[in-house]
Amino acid sequence: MRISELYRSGTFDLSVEIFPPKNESGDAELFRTLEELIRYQPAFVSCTYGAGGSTSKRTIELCETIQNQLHTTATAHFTCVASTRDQLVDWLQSASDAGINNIMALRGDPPKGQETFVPADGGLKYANELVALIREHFPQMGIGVAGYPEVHPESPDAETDLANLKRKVDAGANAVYTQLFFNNTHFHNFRERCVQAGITCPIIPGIMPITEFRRIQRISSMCNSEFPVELTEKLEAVQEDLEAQFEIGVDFAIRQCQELIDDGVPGIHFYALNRSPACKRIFEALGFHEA
Ligand SMILES: NC(=O)C1=CN([C@@H]2O[C@H](COP(=O)(O)OP(=O)(O)OC[C@H]3O[C@@H](n4cnc5c(N)ncnc54)[C@H](O)[C@@H]3O)[C@@H](O)[C@H]2O)C=CC1
Ligand SMILES: Nc1nc(=O)c2c([nH]1)NC[C@@H]1CN(c3ccc(C(=O)N[C@@H](CCC(=O)O)C(=O)O)cc3)CN21
Repeated sequence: MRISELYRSGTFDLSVEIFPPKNESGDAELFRTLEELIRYQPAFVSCTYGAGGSTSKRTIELCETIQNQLHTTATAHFTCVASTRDQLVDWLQSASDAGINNIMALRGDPPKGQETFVPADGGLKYANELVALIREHFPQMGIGVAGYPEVHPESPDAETDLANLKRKVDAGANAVYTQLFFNNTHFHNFRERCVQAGITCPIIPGIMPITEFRRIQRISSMCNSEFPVELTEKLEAVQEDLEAQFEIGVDFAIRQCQELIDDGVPGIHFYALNRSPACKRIFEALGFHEA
């Protein structure tokens, strides 16, 4: 299945995002998670790409395993970080040779310790250039790109950011996956502004269940997403009780997702980050059941 074929009217497509583990115990946790979550028949599982291309090979290998052993469509994340145009084309070729038909095309975060993104010599500066490169060499590839309901942190303003999103879609992206958010009003306004700007492809909300108080800081600094005071306070009140935090986080995510579904979104992309219990609970509560 390609991203270009998903989100037709009358269908609802779940997708799940994972990352390449750093060690063997991480591998074990990931495969337990995948086994649990693919029972819900996600349209695809996407696998992230490490800074500096450190995990580009791992990303392809994991996508191959997901497709060949777990019989689930995989989407490989792919960034411009530290790669020349030729290296990007080589990498895309190996992904294509491995049977991968979907790419999440991103510029990428600046490597750890760097404040700003510096393109490689002979490399690409923005994700729209990567989308164009993919379309030029692999016209059949399904392509997803990132969108920012609360505006990308490096963008001077919302209009500029939206114009840049439009460049990515005009270059050939098939769907937009949003940065994670907790306040649906941001998504609602973003979707409206996209339509006004002439962005007509599906816009899929990206949701991350926050089930631990200690993760809030890290996630908000990475993503710049508004974190509801109400949720922070509830989690903080039970800081010593991991189980209670889990219940609060799951409950919040269920309500957030249900509201999005009621609002007619054609799918939801879950930042599962190699863990299944929260997603499993959320899927069941939303009425998605194991096959
Ligand atoms: N699921 C994931 O792995 C996700 C990763 N990210 C990360 O977020 C970061 C940004 O990546 P993308 O959104 O793909 O980057 P992007 O290239 O679309 O945008 C990056 C910044 O440059 C600006 N910009 C974009 N195109 C431009 C152009 N042609 N001219 C001038 N300015 C332009 C944008 O407004 C934005 O501020 C990356 O670090 C990406 O890895 C974000 C969301 C999801
Ligand atoms: N700017 C940005 N870069 C990204 O890579 C990114 C986003 N935004 N937004 C959407 C998702 C969310 N991503 C995330 C979010 C959190 C962790 C994280 O906390 N990682 C921990 C390990 C997590 C764990 O073991 O559960 C880490 O230490 O790397 C990683 C990727 C990747 N994506």
